[in-house]
Amino acid sequence: MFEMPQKVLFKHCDPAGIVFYPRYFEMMNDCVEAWFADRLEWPFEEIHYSGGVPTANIATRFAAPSFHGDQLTLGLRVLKLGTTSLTYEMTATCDGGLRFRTEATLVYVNTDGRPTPWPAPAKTKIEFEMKGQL
Ligand SMILES: CC(C)(COP(=O)(O)OP(=O)(O)OC[C@H]1O[C@@H](n2cnc3c(N)ncnc32)[C@H](O)[C@@H]1OP(=O)(O)O)[C@@H](O)C(=O)NCCC(=O)NCCSC(=O)c1cc(O)c2ccccc2c1O
Repeated sequence: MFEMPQKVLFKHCDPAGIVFYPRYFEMMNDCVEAWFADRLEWPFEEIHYSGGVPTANIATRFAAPSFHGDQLTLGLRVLKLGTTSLTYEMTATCDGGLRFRTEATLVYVNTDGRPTPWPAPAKTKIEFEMKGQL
């Protein structure tokens, strides 16, 4: 599993002092961006020369609120690699307690926005990652 620490900052919180859910979606995207850069060595700024990886589907369970100052750990695990798509699970935990679990599917698209097979180097690295070899 790929892990990313994320402290809950003032900018993430609503007037009730808990994380406002759109900020969670930004944290999720930050974790996906870090995973592409660190594990696949294919950062978004390079992906965008040839296309992009928009999210086709996402479902999230918010299990417990997070508060300003909480030290979250976001964990990403690939569940399924398709021809053009990738489905991952992501969790956020704090002191062992679950804050959210999400399952999302990204699709690799070309510059016209159409689904395109994953390039071979990325596919190989994702397959290694799924076997726990990266
Ligand atoms: C995403 C689409 C381009 C898919 O096109 P289409 O619907 O025509 O897909 P196909 O039927 O050809 O299937 C291709 C492939 O996708 C899988 N799939 C499609 N729909 C789903 C679904 N609902 N759930 C799960 N899987 C799905 C399908 O099984 C096929 O898989 P294979 O592996 O077998 O090939 C099109 O739908 C589209 O453009 N949707 C809108 C996307 C969007 O606007 N998303 C929200 C905002 S954008 C966004 O979130 C985002 C944008 C970026 O530029 C990013 C860049 C970098 C990182 C993240 C980004 C990001 O999150």
